[in-house]
Amino acid sequence: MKKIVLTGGGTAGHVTPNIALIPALKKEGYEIHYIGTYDGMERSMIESLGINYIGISSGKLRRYKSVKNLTDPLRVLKGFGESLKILKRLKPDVVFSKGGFVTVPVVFAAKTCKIPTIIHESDMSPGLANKLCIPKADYVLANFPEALEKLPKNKGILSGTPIREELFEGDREKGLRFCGFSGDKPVLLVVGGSLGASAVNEAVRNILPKLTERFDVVHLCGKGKAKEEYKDVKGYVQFEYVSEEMKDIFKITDIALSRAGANAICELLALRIPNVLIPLSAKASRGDQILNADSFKKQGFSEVLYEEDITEEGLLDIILRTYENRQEYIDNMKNSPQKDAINIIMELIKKLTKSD
Ligand SMILES: CC(=O)N[C@H]1[C@@H](OP(=O)(O)OP(=O)(O)OC[C@H]2O[C@@H](n3ccc(=O)[nH]c3=O)[C@H](O)[C@@H]2O)O[C@H](CO)[C@@H](O)[C@@H]1O
Repeated sequence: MKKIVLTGGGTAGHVTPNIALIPALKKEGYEIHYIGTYDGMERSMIESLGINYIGISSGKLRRYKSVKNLTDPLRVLKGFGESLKILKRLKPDVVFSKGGFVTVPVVFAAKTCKIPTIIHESDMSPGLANKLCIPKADYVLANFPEALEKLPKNKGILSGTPIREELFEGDREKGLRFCGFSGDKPVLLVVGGSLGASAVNEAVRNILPKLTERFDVVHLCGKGKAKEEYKDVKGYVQFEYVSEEMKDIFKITDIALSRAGANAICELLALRIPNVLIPLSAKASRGDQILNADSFKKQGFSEVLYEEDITEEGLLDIILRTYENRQEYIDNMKNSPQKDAINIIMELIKKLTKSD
């Protein structure tokens, strides 16, 4: 039987593209296994789909100083040993890696076992985990043309990003019911990335009375970031993280205020939702969200507000302006050429599959 191992984790952005591939893999008759960390957020996301999940030990790859930098290499080594054992037992035809630090031992073990490996990079430049994995991979898929330029010529393929099909099948009534909204006001979705974003959360909560005059506001605020004092604010609802309800929330969204994670913005584009992006600052990252956001603004899909420039009036103004001009953004998004990522990736997976 055809077999594939998927891997990726740490944040939802390293898991949802894998999830997007699962229906197509099932349709083609693949037996699917997933390797993630023992206790990362990928575990429940994958187990809830009934996919065989195997946890391994993993260490974070940090660019900054921490005492854990001394113990984490040992965990990565342990993860490598565990991955070797798992791959030797499962003997998959292909390993597909979506990035995140857990994937490093898996991809290295796949190379040792001579199992063909594909990795996918969502951002403009490869993350640290993917950087380490590129020499071991057979193919590297890119979401952005800009990333392709930085990849070895014989390995890089422009695929775009796989988006979960279910996101296109949201139900308005269910979305309104879930949020407790009447449907009379336009809906503003605030989403701070899969882990939440304190800067975005605070800025929005500071102008809530003004926002709720115009919009019903649904706020995906990140784990541990819901605040009791906002529980009863009329026209405002907060969720720390939503899973299957995401599609219904997108369905009722008239405008989004979002971090500029690669998957989030590709979903907004595919669903043609006008948006204002607040990219994660270069101080807290390698700056890819800024590049993502600038590129989307240049193409007329988004407005951008940099974290350092947030003021109460400025934030309200850019949200209102973008909402007033929403049709312009929707038209630009409709005219954007989009890659059929799921099919491109499936063709490559099938090419690398030997057994049947
Ligand atoms: C802090 C950080 O390192 N961020 C990175 C991370 O972002 P992050 O993990 O936030 O990823 P994205 O914004 O790309 O994707 C978030 C995903 O989670 C889903 N979602 C979100 C909230 C929720 O309640 N429910 C839900 O299902 C979204 O629909 C989307 O599919 O990976 C991205 C892709 O490599 C990068 O571009 C980001 O820079």
